[in-house]
This record gives sequence, C-alpha cells and structure tokens, in this order.
Amino acid sequence: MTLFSELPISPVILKSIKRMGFEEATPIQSGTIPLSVEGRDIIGQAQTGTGKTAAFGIPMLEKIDVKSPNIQGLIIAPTRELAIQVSEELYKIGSDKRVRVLSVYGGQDIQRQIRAMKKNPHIIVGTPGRLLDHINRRTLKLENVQTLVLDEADEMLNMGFIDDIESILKTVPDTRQTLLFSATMPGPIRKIAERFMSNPETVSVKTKEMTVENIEQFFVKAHEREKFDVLSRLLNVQSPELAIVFGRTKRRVDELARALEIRGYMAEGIHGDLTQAKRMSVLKKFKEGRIDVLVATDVAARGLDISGVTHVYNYDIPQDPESYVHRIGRTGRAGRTGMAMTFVTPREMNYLRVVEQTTKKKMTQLRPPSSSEALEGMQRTAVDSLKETIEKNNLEEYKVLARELMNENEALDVIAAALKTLTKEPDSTPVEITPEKPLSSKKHGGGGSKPYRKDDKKYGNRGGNRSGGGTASKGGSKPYNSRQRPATRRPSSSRTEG
Ligand SMILES: Nc1ncnc2c1ncn2[C@@H]1O[C@H](COP(=O)(O)OP(=O)(O)OP(=O)(O)O)[C@@H](O)[C@H]1O
Ligand SMILES: [Mg+2]
Repeated sequence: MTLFSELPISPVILKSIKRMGFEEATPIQSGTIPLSVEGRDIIGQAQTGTGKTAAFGIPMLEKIDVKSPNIQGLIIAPTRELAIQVSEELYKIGSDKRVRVLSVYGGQDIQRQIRAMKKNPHIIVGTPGRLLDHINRRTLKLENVQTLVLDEADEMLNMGFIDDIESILKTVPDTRQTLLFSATMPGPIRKIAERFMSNPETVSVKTKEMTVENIEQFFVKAHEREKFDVLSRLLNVQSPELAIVFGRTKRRVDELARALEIRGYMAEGIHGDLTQAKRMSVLKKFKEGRIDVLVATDVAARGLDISGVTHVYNYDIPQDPESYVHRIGRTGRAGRTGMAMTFVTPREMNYLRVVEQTTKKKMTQLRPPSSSEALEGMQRTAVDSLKETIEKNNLEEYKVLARELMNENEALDVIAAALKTLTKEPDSTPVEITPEKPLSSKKHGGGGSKPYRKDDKKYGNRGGNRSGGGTASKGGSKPYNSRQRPATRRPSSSRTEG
C-alpha cells in the first residue's frame, strides 16, 4: 500500500486530496502517478471504481501553471454526465491550487459555455461532439494543451467516436502527453490507441478477474415474457438501497420505468432522447434517493460514480462483455460491496458464457423468487422500517394512541396490523412491455474480435453482434433464505454535486 504522501505530489494538491478523505492510493494511482508526473504516455487499465479519475487527474493538475491563462489540460469523456462528474472531481483535487476546470457538453447553452471559456479555464472536460463544435467556432483554443486524457478510452476509440476524436486531436500539439484510461481495453482498440501516443507505457492492474471481487454476480434464466415479474420480485426480495436496471433500447427503458412506477416503485428512466435538463434532474433525484430505481441504457454504464448503488440488474443481457463489465461496475465501487443480476433468455445462454470467458468469472444461477418469497421480502422490509422507527425513539406523541389500541386489542394483533399496513404487498397490476428479440445466436464472432461499431454513438445503443460460442451449462441455484443485500449501508452524505 502506498500513501499519497509517498507519491510525487505537491503539498497544495495533497491538502485537497486529504480533505477528500483519501489517504492510501489505489494500485492504479500508485502505478501511474509517478510515470505520469515524469511525462510518459500511459495506457492505464484497472477495474471499475478503483480511482482512475484521480490517477489521471492528479498528475494533470500537478502540471498546471495557474498563472497562465491558457488551456493546458483536455479530458474527453463519452457522455455528458461523465464529463460533469470528472470535472467536479478534478475541481476538488485542484481546489487548493485554484485550478480552473470547465466542462462543456451537448444539450447545454453554447453561449453560456463560450462566456465561461472567457474566464480562462486551465482544464476543459468535454464530450467529443460539443468539443468539435467549439473548435469549429474557434471558441476553444487547444494549442497550449500539454496533457490529453481519454477517459473510457476504448469507448472513445470505438468506431462511432474515432472520427471526432481524430479531428479534435489534430488541434492539440503533437508534443502533448497522452493518457488513456479504462476498465476494459480490447486488443484491437489498444492497437488504435497506440497510433495516438508516443512510446506508451501500459499499466494494467492485474487481477484474476476483470470485475471487482466485491460484486456478487448472478444470472437469472427467464423467458422474455417472464422478465418483468421476475424483476419486481427480485426488487421485493433484495430490497436495494439504490438500484440501476439496464435495458437494451430507449423504448425498453421508457416502458420499464413506467411499468415499475405502475407497480409502486420509485423509478425513472434515463437515456439519450431525453433533454439534458431531464437527464440531470433524474440523476440528481437518484443520487438524493428520491427515486431508488434508475432505469437506463448504456448512457449510464460508463464511469458514473454514484455512492449507494447496491444492485445492478441487466434486464437485457448486454451485447458485449465490455458493456457488462462497465454496467455492473456501477456498484461495488471504492471497496464497497454490490450485487449484479443478469437476465438471460434460454436462447441467449451462449452470450452469458462469452461474458464469463471475458471476465474470467462465473456467475451463480439465481432461481427467480416465488410470489410468496416476494411477499416475505416486503414483510421483512416492513419489520426493518418499524425497528428503525423504534430506534429513532421519538414516539412520545404516539404513545397515548398506542395505549388506547392496546387496551382494546391484543398487542400481537396491533403489531401485526401495523406490519400489514406497512407492507407494500406485491402488486401484479398488468403492465405492457414490448418483447425484444433475443440476441441472435447464429453468428459467433468470438468476443471482441470483430470491429467495433456503434449505431448510436452518443447513447451507447450498440448495433452489431459480437457473440462467441459456448454452450449452456447448469449452475447451482441459490435459495432465498435471507434478504439479499450487500453488507454496506449507504453513507449519510451521498455525492450530489449536480
Ligand atoms: N485513493 C482513494 N481512496 C479512497 N477513495 C478513492 C480513492 N481514489 C478514488 N476514490 C473514490 O473512489 C470512487 C471511484 O473512483 P473513480 O470514479 O475514479 O473510479 P474509476 O476507476 O474511474 O471507475 P470506472 O471504471 O467505473 O470509471 C470515487 O468516489 C472516488 O472519489
Ligand atoms: Mg472512471
């Protein structure tokens, strides 16, 4: 273990890092910061939630000359929400040094961004489309950039983004330092990456598995028509603090969010067809716990760091293993624990095996809960909430009424009635979910060997089919004897940076 104080970091940055509560550097941080401070080009690969943002952010901030009015650092991120999040983290790390960080992304008033640009930011964090827009309008001058970062590098160098990235890179000096980070880096993409770098050093935090070990991984076999009831029951049994449900398409996400709402869950959807204001307000509600189920396309799969996400449900199995890794990586971050459940139709079992081969981790089969198990789950939730209320111990105003009830009834009946009232009984209101075709099982591309293609580059709804072979095998079934919840509680202050 390396302490931040043992790394080549100046006191003014150390001060901010300490205030953020970081003491020990994670392996990707101790592995890349010294090299990066020396100016090396780096490809950094480490599991989700292990602090890659600070790994590239700290050395970038170190090099900033705050007296200069020039943009010296550029970070490109695949989604707007991620650009905002990364700029917030860098702002925090650079706050004592007084580094100015600006995020620019689509869906936000460009004139406002142009005005902000006039305040001479030192670092720009942006999405490719909007960065190009500024470059074309000549409102963004990158000729003094010394450090360039592609966060989620494999995604950024994916076919859908590469032209934009190339155009942006043309405006950045060749002498710059280039840093690429991601949890996944398939071979073909790494090759593309090397074209943009000079003599890059690869730092990859080697672990047995590609996913973090504190995420328990399950798969649930279900026919398309059964999936929604299975999801409702799992939510009842597992009682997530915060959950993300990933769907394959925007329509899917809309329908799922609506259906969950109908069944009484506090759920909302997020995808690329929503206005930016809506996307941000949904995410804010989720971070604040005002909704506890976020239904999302892959727009939320990469990089987003939301504390308190205990469960991830892949309502539709992702089409490629990398997407799986990033999706489930929204839980189990910074050492916390989490659970991931992937729904798979019988015809999609080979996709599951490809995912397992890539991640080098077997998923445990989870039997769909029965309706009585779902009810039991909700009853236990009611008991927990009663206990919590007792612990808080501000019941004085209710005790007179309680005594009245106890005089007229048996204590047992009173408590049972309270529990029944508190229990949200499983709801089977019919809902409409348009069936999706299973992923094709005919073509076997062998995970990651086909070219990367994206139909909808902004929102990550991938086209193409990159399945590989493999046959279905039986996994053990896990019984529901207790509520399945990871051992952590949500910290009282959640990340709500807007
Ligand atoms: N050294 C550290 N000690 C404690 N917490 C840290 C440390 N470094 C980063 N963190 C926190 O860990 C969380 C995850 O970090 P970050 O988002 O950078 O992960 P990541 O590796 O980029 O994940 P992903 O692959 O999903 O993008 C953040 O909340 C961050 O503030
Ligand atoms: Mg990240």
